[in-house]
Amino acid sequence: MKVQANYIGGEWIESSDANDNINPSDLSNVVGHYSRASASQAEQAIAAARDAFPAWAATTPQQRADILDAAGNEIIARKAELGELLSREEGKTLAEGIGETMRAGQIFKFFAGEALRTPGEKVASIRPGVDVEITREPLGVIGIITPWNFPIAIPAWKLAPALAFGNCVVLKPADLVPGCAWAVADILVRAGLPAGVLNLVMGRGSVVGEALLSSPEVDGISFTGSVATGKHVAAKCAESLKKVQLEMGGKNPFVVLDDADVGVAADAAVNGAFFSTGQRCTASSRLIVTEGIHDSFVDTVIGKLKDLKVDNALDPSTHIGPVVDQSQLDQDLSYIDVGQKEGAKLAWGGERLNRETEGFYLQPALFTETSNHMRINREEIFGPVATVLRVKDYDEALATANDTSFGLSAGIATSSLKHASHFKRNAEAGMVMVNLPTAGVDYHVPFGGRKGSSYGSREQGRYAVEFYTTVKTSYTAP
Ligand SMILES: NC(=O)C1=CN([C@@H]2O[C@H](COP(=O)(O)OP(=O)(O)OC[C@H]3O[C@@H](n4cnc5c(N)ncnc54)[C@H](OP(=O)(O)O)[C@@H]3O)[C@@H](O)[C@H]2O)C=CC1
Ligand SMILES: O=C(O)CCC(=O)C(=O)O
Repeated sequence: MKVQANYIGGEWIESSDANDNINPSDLSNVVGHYSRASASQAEQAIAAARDAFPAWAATTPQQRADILDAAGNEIIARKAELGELLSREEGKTLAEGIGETMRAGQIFKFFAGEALRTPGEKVASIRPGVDVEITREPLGVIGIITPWNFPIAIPAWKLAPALAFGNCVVLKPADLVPGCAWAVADILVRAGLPAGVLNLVMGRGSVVGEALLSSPEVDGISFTGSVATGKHVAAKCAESLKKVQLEMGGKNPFVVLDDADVGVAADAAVNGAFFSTGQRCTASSRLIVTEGIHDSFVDTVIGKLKDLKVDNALDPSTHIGPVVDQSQLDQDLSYIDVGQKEGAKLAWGGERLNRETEGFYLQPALFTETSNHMRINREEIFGPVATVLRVKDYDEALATANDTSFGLSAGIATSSLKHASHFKRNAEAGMVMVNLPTAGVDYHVPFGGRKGSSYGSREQGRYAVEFYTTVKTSYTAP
């Protein structure tokens, strides 16, 4: 099988090392082989981006918009094929893979429009006869480090604004899922990006990621991944005064009040907690339920879990694909063990499953009778595992929801406008959902959180301009 190369300074360049991209639904199925860049190749990529920057920064918004729009069109046109690639390398279902691919295409098209709308301001001076203008300029060379759980959408929502606003990029996708990033790079290159503007360096975080963090030629790092790596990224960026943006974990609460429609609440909880195999930073991992509805909510959720088919991600009847790899599966199973040892009741699931193809299959697990100090309610598990917390009333639900070191997404199921409005104002989270799952967001509005979930300015939508540009204030006495 061909080894897919890295893209550095306008050339596809192989490395001496390559990974085996294995399908988590079928361990005998190799999705492809992808070069692993060395640290010196990462440095070449950074140098190429630096060299390309002045010319790319001087292109017109129309030139950049045309390339991004063409890339978005191709991604959308190939959504079935790329969605299948995504499902094969990451394990989310085919429908989820195609949906995520569509989202990536729409993101490129959205930022094609944003290139044309790069904002600026003219402000009255305090001095007579002086004009004051506030303009935005590209930041420079951006290092993009992405995780495995959204292999096409996350690279898209970092690449598209970076390129739209005139930056050059070095992209390092997660070593587990290089295939979608490779495909996006190939599409962008064929859409007309000049040499050096986009560089793809697949490989390990400890090698390629570190090279990006250490280089004085990188002006900014946009990172999504774990809290531990995110803190390391921020510390390294502080040393060299790089601009940094981090999106990290979540322990997202979904509050269910007595006045909720139990069917709506259970659907949102099952979707939010277990779809995409629970491997979303926005997953509803803590279901906080008031006493009056607790038992019927738990019964309804378990009824729905019984109907979910956990199987090969490519089987169209599958609802939940496999866990991404052995190490994530071990982490999920170890938390299921921890929860039981902490005294929580494993009300449903948690079993390792065997299917026709050998893969990392895990039955979604629901814990009840949990308390918020348990590790299963404090630490991000990142798998198909959710807990139920029984609370007395709305006030206790809100306090429990906010009692976490994370603050990404928070949801509430209620028919009360009063409680929904209060929750929207008082949930300590960057995103709040009413009668909707905590996961699954729109592509054209800001994405991000508070506390330990995010650091730096928001991603996505019009707010992405903040990270990918630097502000200049000009004074003119005509
Ligand atoms: N919030 C989110 O969206 C996500 C959260 N997670 C959480 O993180 C846990 C571990 O997953 P994992 O994939 O290991 O997450 P990491 O945070 O380790 O990985 C995220 C990205 O950072 C890279 N990276 C790792 N180490 C460094 C480094 N020293 N310098 C620069 N880049 C680095 C990784 O490279 P490499 O390819 O080598 O891994 C990957 O591209 C999960 O169980 C989950 O809890 C994971 C993914 C997404
Ligand atoms: O919930 C979503 O739509 C996005 C989630 C996400 O970005 C993540 O899990 O990293």
